[in-house]
Amino acid sequence: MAAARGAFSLREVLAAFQTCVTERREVLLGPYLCGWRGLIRFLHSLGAIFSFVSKDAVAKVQIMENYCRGEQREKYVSLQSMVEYELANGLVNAQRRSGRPDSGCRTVLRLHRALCWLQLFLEGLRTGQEDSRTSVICTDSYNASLATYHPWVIRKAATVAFCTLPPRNTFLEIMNVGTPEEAVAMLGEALPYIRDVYGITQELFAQHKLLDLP
Ligand SMILES: CCCCCCCC/C=C\CCCCCCCC(=O)N[C@@H](COP(=O)(O)O)[C@H](O)/C=C/CCCCCCCCCCCCC
Repeated sequence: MAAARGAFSLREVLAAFQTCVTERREVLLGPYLCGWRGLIRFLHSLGAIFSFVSKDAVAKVQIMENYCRGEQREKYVSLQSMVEYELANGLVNAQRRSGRPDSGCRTVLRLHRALCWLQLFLEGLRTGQEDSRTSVICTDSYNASLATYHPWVIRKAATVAFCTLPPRNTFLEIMNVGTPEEAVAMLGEALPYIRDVYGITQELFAQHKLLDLP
């Protein structure tokens, strides 16, 4: 059953990442962006202190949704078709601020790096002790992934925002899955799918030398 409009559903996020990968190991952009929309919905529930994060995530998802609905939409069905199309047509701007719109490749790369943070964070939540602090799990996951790509001011703002996160068990409860134990079980189910999407994307971007796009 679909979640009420606006409400977060981990089950739907899980289903989105689960349906992302085709039998030919392609990553479909439709469900990929659906998964992100679901995660952003959860971020909104964490309060205004995270609005600088959600604004950036929404902007990036929006760029991709525009490509997926645009004139070249058939080229934006999967990550693989997008990479092939943008590279073949010189659309992957090596220099940012070249006056060209952000390419799909550089935009997905930002989301892909955030997916690395998400994996670490969810794994930390899943395996953490009952009394572990979400803020510590989140900070450690961030420092081991996304922080490398962010300037000092963003790192500082992120670290301050993380301090407002509720304790682990409360956090698991607000995920709206049931008891903390049920939430942990669902994280265990969701993580392999997220890892799979991450792994395929990483390999694709590495193969085409797209992992450092400015
Ligand atoms: C299953 C439920 C539990 C977990 C729910 C987590 C929900 C997370 C939702 C979204 C994650 C945030 C995605 C952030 C994308 C950031 C992309 C990025 O790196 N952008 C920077 C570079 O962009 P360009 O300038 O090159 O275009 C940009 O500078 C960043 C700006 C905003 C700050 C990003 C801070 C990221 C912190 C990530 C942790 C979110 C905290 C969630 C707390 C649970």
